[in-house]
Amino acid sequence: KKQLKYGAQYKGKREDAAMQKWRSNRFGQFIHWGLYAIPGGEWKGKTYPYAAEFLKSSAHISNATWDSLSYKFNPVKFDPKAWAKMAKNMGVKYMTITTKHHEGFSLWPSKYSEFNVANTPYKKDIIGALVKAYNSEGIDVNFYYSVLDWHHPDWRYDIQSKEDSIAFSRYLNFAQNQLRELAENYPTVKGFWFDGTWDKSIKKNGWWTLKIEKMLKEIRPGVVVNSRLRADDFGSRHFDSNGDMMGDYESGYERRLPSPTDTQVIHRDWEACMTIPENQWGYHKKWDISYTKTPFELIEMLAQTTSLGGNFLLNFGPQADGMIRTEEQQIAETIGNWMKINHPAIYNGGYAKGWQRQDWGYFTQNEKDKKLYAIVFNIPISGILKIQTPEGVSIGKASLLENTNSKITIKEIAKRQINLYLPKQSFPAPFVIVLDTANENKNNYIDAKT
Ligand SMILES: C[C@@H]1N[C@@H](c2nc3ccccc3[nH]2)[C@H](O)[C@@H]1O
Repeated sequence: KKQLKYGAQYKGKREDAAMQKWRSNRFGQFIHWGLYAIPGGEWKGKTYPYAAEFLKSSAHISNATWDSLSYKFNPVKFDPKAWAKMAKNMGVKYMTITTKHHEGFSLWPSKYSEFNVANTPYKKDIIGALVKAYNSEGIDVNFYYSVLDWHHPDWRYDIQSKEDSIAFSRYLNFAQNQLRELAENYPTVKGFWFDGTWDKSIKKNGWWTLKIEKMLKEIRPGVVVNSRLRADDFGSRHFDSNGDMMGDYESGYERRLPSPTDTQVIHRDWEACMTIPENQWGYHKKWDISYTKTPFELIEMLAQTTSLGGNFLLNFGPQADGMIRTEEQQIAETIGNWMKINHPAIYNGGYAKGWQRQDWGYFTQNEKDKKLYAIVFNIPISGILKIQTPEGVSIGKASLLENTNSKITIKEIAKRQINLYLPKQSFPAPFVIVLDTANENKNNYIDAKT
């Protein structure tokens, strides 16, 4: 074990109320909104297939030209209440908003940078309006903050000279000031989601990342900080040089999930963030320039994430005029209709210890009602769901969540092996079965000798 000054500050999961709330939320809405929404992946008549929030680099646009987009930022149709209503109906319990993405443009009237929403035709504080609207819908708000900053003259990718270190320490102070401002001015903020911390300049300044984590937790006790902020004494990120996770949850699952059998992740809090297109976080004018995931695919990701004790953060990229594109509205509505019936399998849901993952879907254990839920995506031709029960546990009753009078037949076929006979009906969408379990140590079975 190395002696670390800037490594993990604690081991195991935080069990305070704020973290338990963060964990129980399970389903969140990511929002990527900034100047990149104006060109929307197109520049001088050319469409770029890469992530729309990266257009500045894919189209080799100068800082001056890109920054002048701020004079065009005027989302006249922006209605934060409508966004919050849509999110509420979709069933998210939290939202994470880009306060400043790599482009360096701040969506709040920051005292520390002119390059912000106050100096645009729109003028108003977008972060403040979103926090108010989402909180009034009972949705927690977290702030995404990119440490990487293409606009700020003192940003450095690496520290290779005295000038670099002098400039970069100015940058680190600037970022610290902005983060303090966000934590102080928006007191209901529940978490900080750091991005853009992979460059050598940050890896060589792990001390700063711990300082930021401590500062935010001092200003806002209970606030939740992602592992992606953190680098230790030796530049190790997310996990310190002793292998201990830094920050409050592991945030390495970006556009990918752990495999359904990767039970390593259940030992810590973690979150997967996901785009609906293959790789577009900001608004791209051509929605179908890449594959866009269907609601059922997204619901399965939410179920798989919950079954492994993680949170699922689904991304939306609002248009420059402030409207959410219709394709995203429709997906939000479909997911919301599913959540209205099936949310008991998700909210407060987590890993169902000892319940073998099956091909037909996912188990989640609700830590509030202690019930076991089976979320079914693949119905076997036999119509029989095979279940392997943990030692000493049997299934008393099974019923469809959407119709608890629908008693489902179950039959024990061998030691710890159950057949669950699905009712003869169509299942047009993924569905949930509630399983009442009971402890039982009857054992009528003899193992084979081989
Ligand atoms: C959460 C996601 N992380 C950002 C990002 N920055 C990258 C730099 C290099 C390669 C991939 C990246 N994704 C994306 O723009 C989005 O904000």
